[in-house]
Amino acid sequence: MSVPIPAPTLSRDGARVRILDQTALPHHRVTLALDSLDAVAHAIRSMQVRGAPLIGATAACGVALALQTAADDATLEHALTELGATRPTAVNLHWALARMARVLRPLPPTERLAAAEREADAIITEDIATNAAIGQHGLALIAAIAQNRPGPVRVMTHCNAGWLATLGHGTALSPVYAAQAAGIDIEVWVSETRPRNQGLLTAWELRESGVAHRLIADNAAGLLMMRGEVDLVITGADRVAANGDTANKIGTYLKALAAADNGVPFYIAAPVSTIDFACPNGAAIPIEDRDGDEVRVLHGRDAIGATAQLRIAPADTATGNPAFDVTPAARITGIITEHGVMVPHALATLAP
Ligand SMILES: CSC[C@@H](O)[C@@H](O)C(=O)COP(=O)(O)O
Repeated sequence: MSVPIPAPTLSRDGARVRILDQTALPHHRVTLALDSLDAVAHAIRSMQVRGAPLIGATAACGVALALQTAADDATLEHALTELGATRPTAVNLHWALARMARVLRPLPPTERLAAAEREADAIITEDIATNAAIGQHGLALIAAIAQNRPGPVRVMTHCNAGWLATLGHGTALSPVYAAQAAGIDIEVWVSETRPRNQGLLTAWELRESGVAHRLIADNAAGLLMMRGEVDLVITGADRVAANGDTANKIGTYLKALAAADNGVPFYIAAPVSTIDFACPNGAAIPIEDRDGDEVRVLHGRDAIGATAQLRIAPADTATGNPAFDVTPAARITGIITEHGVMVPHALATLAP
């Protein structure tokens, strides 16, 4: 028995793609119906949908949507280019678009729409299965810890790599849900993940699923590891280079450093679609820079529940806002893929 997923993150419904608007969470549960290529590109860019696998699947649906009006070469190429320019780091976006291009380019226009819908559906279905396999491989790691010590297994995670970021149970959180379903006592340290606070999404989805968790400020992670209050760290990934260097949400690297310094195992959970075999190492991974207002302005809700913004730094404060960092392979204990837990330098064996 698996933990139920409380709401679909993405569904294809005829001429529309329905998404759960993640910019409204954790305060409001809003579903948006996207009916054009531009709406899909905006949803990815503005992070209404986010998380590497979900971005990829949404882009695939966006291609299918674009072909509803016309399926000539120019329309197809325009859709691939527009969607490909939305976010640079998560390789699943480019993986999904390359997969769509490979299937659609050789076809006559009359056959493209049906083929695009089939391929988008296949990407969605495969992600659900991939998440489940990652969950089972990660479960074995958690179960081994549970056998050797009393009390809950304490997992630390960063950003959101749960069901909100995928089509299934997530990547980093899939082992947590599998452990919950297996009756293992588990507790998750959820780091806030400034500046976009995806940790709030993680806290929300864990609460929806009844998983014990504690929200912490990002800066608390090192102390908790030093005190022996973390059994393992599991995060997701946006792009894993061929040598195992891994880009994930900004702040992941600091957690890996603290984990290494304190002997805490540090795992990345990611499907093979997140491995960029053409990218030799972390230095070659493009890192997204985002708007400075993400650092200067907090988003939340006011006393009567309305969405509210709070400016915490003047609008002319200079900022730096890299959205991802790179954890060197040497700091990663293992990469939990759908094919098993790999040491980073063995990834090449998974290359297509
Ligand atoms: C399964 S999602 C893995 C990663 O995509 C996740 O950890 C992450 O960094 C998401 O970044 P985001 O900027 O919110 O799209």
